[in-house]
Amino acid sequence: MSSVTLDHVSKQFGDAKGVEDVHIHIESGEFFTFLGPSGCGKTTTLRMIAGFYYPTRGRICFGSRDVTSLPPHKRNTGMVFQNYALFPHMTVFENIAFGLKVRKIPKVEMKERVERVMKLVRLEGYGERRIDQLSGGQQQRVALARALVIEPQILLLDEPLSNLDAKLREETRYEIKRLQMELGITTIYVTHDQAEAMSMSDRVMVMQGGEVQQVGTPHEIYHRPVNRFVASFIGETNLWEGIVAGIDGNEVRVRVAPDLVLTGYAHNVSPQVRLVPGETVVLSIRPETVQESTGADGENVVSGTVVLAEFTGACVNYVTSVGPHQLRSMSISQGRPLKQRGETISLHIPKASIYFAG
Ligand SMILES: Nc1ncnc2c1ncn2[C@@H]1O[C@H](COP(=O)(O)OP(=O)(O)OP(=O)(O)O)[C@@H](O)[C@H]1O
Repeated sequence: MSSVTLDHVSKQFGDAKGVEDVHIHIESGEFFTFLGPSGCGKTTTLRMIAGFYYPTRGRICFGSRDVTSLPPHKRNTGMVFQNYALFPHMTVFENIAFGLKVRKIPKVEMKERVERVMKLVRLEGYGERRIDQLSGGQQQRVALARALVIEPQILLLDEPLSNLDAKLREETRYEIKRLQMELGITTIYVTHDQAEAMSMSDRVMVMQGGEVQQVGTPHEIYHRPVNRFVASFIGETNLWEGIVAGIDGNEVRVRVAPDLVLTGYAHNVSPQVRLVPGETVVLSIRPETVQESTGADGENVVSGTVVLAEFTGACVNYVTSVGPHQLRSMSISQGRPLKQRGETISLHIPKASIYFAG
C-alpha cells in the first residue's frame, strides 16, 4: 500500500485546460474519491496517476517515490475502466490472468493467484465462461479481479458502476467497499454520482472546471461546503441571497426579502466568506432541516404558498413560494394530511440550519 501525493499538478491539452494546480495528499489505505460534473477533470487526474497522461506541470509521488515520468506498467497500479475493457474472446480465467502472464509469473502461482482473487470477488466456478456469457455485474467483478490480481499498491477505479442498473449499482458499491476494507488498499475512485462518493469514501475531492473546489470527509463537504457550487452539487439545498442586516455576538441577521429577516449563527460560515453588515451573502438551507411550523417555533418562521406537494411514501416534499424565493422542504411522512398546491403553509427554518455559503 502506498500514499499518493499530487504536488501542484496541472495538465494542459494544447490550448485547452485539463486540470489546474491539483495539490493533494492521499493517505496509504485511504478510499479517496474525485467527484464532479462531466468535464471537470476527474479522469484526467486519474490518468496522470496511472501514467496514461504526463502532467504539464507538477510532480506525482507514491510514498516517497517520484513516479511523474514513469510509464504505467512501472507504477504498480491496478485500474478498472468505465467500460471494463475486458477481452471478449477470452475466458474469465484468461482475462484475470492476463496481467500475470505479461509479468511472466509461473503457471502454478498464476493459477493460485487467479483462484484466490476469483473467490474474493465471488466469481468461483466462472473461470471457463466467456465474457459475453456474463451479466454486466459479473463483468464488472472480472474487471475488478483483473485489477487486483497483480497485487497493486494503488487501485484506480474510473466510474466502475456506471454501466450497471440502479439496484446492482447499490449492491456493488458495498462489495467494492468491503473489498477495499478487507485488503486495506489505497483506492482512488472517480464518479459524478454524489451518493456513491458520499457512501463509500473516507474523503472526497470536489472538482469543477479543472480545479479543486474542496477536499474533505463526506460530512465536511455536506455540512461545511466552502462555496455555493459545493453546497448545491452535494445533496439538495436552498440557496437564498440576502443582505447582512446586523451581527450580534454569534447571531447574524440577514434580510432575505423587504419584510423578511432570518437569523443564523456566525460560526456556520464557509472559510471563504466574511460576514459584513450591508454585504450580500448566500444562505444555504438544506430541505430536510425545514419543517412545518408547530406554532411555537419562535424565530425564523416563514409563510408562503405551496407550489408543489409531493408524497413519496417515506417523505413529504414541498416547494413553497416565500416572497421572491422558493423553499424546498422535506420531512418524514407521519400520516398527516398533505397540504395541496395553492394552500398557505408556515415553515420553520432552525437557526442552526442556516449556513453562509458565499
Ligand atoms: N485528450 C484530450 N484532448 C483534449 N482535451 C481533453 C482530453 N482529455 C480531456 N480533455 C479536456 O479536459 C477537461 C477534463 O476532462 P476529463 O475527461 O478529465 O473530465 P471528467 O471530469 O472525467 O469528465 P467525464 O465525467 O465526462 O468523464 C475537459 O474539458 C476535456 O474536454
